[in-house]
This record gives sequence, structure tokens and C-alpha cells, in this order.
Amino acid sequence: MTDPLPREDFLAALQALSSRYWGSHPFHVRMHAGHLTREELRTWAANRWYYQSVLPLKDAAIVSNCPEPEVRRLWLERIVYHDGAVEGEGGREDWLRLCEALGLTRAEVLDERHVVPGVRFAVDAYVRFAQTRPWVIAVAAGLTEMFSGHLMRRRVVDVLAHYPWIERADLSYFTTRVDAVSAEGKQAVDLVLAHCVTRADQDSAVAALAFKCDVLWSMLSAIDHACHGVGKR
Ligand SMILES: O=C(O)c1cc(C(=O)O)c2c(n1)C(=O)C(=O)c1cc(C(=O)O)[nH]c1-2
Repeated sequence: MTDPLPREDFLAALQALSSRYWGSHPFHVRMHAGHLTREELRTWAANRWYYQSVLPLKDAAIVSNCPEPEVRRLWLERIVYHDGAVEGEGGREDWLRLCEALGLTRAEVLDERHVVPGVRFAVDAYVRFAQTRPWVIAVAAGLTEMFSGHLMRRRVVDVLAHYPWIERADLSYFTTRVDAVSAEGKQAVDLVLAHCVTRADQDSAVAALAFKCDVLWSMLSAIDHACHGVGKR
């Protein structure tokens, strides 16, 4: 059997996947350069809504597969973060407010009429992954959060600079999320490093993170195609 990687090599193998992260996807590049139309931003927001809306289902799948009470306790906070402790609060609500600021009605976001098949397929694959794989491997898939803090910070600056009709308050999803996502990324990486102790588990964790990078990349490709009239039903 192959020896496990030393902790720093395992961490480096995970971090090396940042090159496959959706930060460099052409759609994000165009967004950050100010090249998207209002209609394209609306298509993005309505489609990404589908990702936002299923994150609690993904996290609940991790909780349901995890025998460790201290991990379950930590992970429940993620569900509450997105769903809010009460109606009208939380990440979900902040995303809906962003959609409204971009000119979408709540009803057309909630009924998912703009969600294209490629986005649904990619996002559903992420939920299915969490339902069917060991909890720590599903946690490893979420390690894209390690890369997202930097991207979100840039997004707020770039969007405010290039789309003058968008106000800072409209971006509260990102301004609120940015610290939480960095803390969650740190928490998740510590769990993965502590619980993936065999080489086989380490390899599965790296493969899980590569899979998640592909999920995110595929989502944006489907959104990009939809903006060009391809892939819409
Ligand atoms: O704006 C972004 O670029 C971005 C990326 C990611 C990510 O990398 O998965 C997440 C988020 N945002 C996010 O807001 C979020 O709540 C989140 C949860 C997860 C996850 O896999 O559990 N990723 C992300």
C-alpha cells in the first residue's frame, strides 16, 4: 500500500487545484471586466440561484452521513447560514435580493424558469455526490471555498466599478459571505487533513475537489451558452 502523503504535501495537492477553479472561467473574466449586459447578469443570477438553493440539501446530506457529533454540530451552522434562523434572513434571502436588484422578480427566480439544463445537471451532481460519498470526501468537495474568498472580494470591487446601476447594498450576499466563506474553508480543510489519513482517502479528497471544480466550471459554461441563446429550452 502507498504511504500517506505528509500533511503539507497533501495540502499542496489540494491547493494546486486552484488552477481549475471557476475564477478564471471566461464568463467570470467578462463579468469582472464589466463586459456583461444586464440581461446576462440576470441569466447568471437566476441560474446561480439553483446552486444557492440546494447548498442546504448538500450540507444536510453531509450531516446525515457523519457519525461525529462535533462535526454535525459545526455543519448544522452552514444550513442555518443559508436558510436563515427565521424567515426573511440568511444567504438565500440575500441572493433573492440580488436577483431583484438585477431586475428579476422573486417569482421567476423561485419557479426556476430560467435555470438551464446544464446548470441543473451539474448542481444536482454535487448534491448526489454528497449523498453517496463518505462525509469527509463530500467535505473535501466543498474546499473550493478555500479559493472563493479572494474571488468574492474582487467581485464586489469589480462589479461596483463597472456596473454603476448596481449598489453596494445589492451585493450584500457577497459582502456578508466573504468572511464566513474564508472561515468555513479553513474549518473544512482542517477536517479533511485530520480525517483523510490513508493515501487512498487523500487521493479521494483530491479527486473530490477536482470534481467540484468541474461542477462549478460546467455551471458557468452552461450559463455562458445560455447567454448566447444556446442550451435554453
Ligand atoms: O461566489 C463564489 O465564487 C462562491 C464560490 C463557492 C465555491 O467555490 O464553491 C461558494 C460560494 N460562492 C458561496 O457563496 C457558498 O455559500 C458556497 C458554499 C459552497 C460549498 O461547496 O459548500 N461553496 C460556495
